[in-house]
Amino acid sequence: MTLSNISIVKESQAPLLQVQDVHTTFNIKQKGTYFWQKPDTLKAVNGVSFELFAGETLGVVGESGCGKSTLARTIIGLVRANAGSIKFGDEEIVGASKKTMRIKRKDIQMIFQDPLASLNPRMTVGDIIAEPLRTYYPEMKKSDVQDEVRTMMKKVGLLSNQINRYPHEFSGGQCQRIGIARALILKPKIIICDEPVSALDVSIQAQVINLLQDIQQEMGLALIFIAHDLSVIKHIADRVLVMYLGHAVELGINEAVYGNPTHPYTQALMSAVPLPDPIAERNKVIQLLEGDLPSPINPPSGCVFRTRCPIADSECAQIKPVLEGTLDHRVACLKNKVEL
Ligand SMILES: Nc1ncnc2c1ncn2[C@@H]1O[C@H](COP(=O)(O)OP(=O)(O)OP(=O)(O)O)[C@@H](O)[C@H]1O
Repeated sequence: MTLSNISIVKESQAPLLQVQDVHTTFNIKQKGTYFWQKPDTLKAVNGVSFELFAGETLGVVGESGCGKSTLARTIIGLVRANAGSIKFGDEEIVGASKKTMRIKRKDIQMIFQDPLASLNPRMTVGDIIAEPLRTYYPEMKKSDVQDEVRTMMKKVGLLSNQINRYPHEFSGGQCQRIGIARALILKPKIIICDEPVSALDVSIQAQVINLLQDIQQEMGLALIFIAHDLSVIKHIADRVLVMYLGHAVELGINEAVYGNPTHPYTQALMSAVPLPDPIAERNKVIQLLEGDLPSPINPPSGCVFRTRCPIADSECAQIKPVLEGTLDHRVACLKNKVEL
């Protein structure tokens, strides 16, 4: 999908996935507490909303611990949301029965960060890729399963004669291709890629990203692509969601978020992205974030970024900003707003 036609698509098309005010918390027992003491509540995802359209790539960025993986795991049903709504088409996923979740999981698959760790070392590559097919279609003939697996292996750039090998016999990049083949075998509509290339050598990263993009085009997939590397997101994403301490602070098309970052947190993040022009790169000012990331157990009142924000005032401690703006660009800030 090209960037320029995103708005047109958004106006004419219902979202494939609609995430509305989702909260996911974990109960944490601090060291040294007694068994009768109540656990603390860690707010990993704190009221996040966004939508995902068919065929698009939504990049999710934010510093470590801001809740990117928990958001992904909530969408796929690996952890339960405490509140909010996640609609896949017309179907509500939050609070859905195991049976409904099982059906939906066929359409939403995930690729994980550490390719080798995410593959069962005792299974052959063929069995790893075939496993989802066998689970969802137990009546499928063995030879048909094998054919599907071989086709998928070819599609992701693996040799089909490697079907009986074990994960440890493959490089990191090849293991990620196995993970991609496994995620694709059920022909899902959405793939959530959680830092899929950050454990790989730089030279291999581009190959895996290009593979994902080719497959996305061919199969019309929507991707949610989580990454630390802002240059990767700039390259791959149609739209970008910026998260801070469990909150969505900015959401917009790539051109808007990278070209006109508006939330002070996004501005600080984007100031670290290398510029192609060497003179501009030499002269640019990187905005360093001061202070530590607050604890998600006890987040600041009002705007969660205010304790590190260069433009926050007393109002920011009182009022919690929500995402506001246009379809193409929304920002959750009381001071910096998107021009309407
Ligand atoms: N299973 C869990 N139990 C308790 N706390 C958790 C659990 N999973 C995540 N957390 C906490 O939730 C918060 C968000 O973590 P999460 O892994 O979602 O962030 P992230 O943005 O994906 O970080 P990273 O980029 O380092 O993977 C963190 O404070 C983390 O310690």
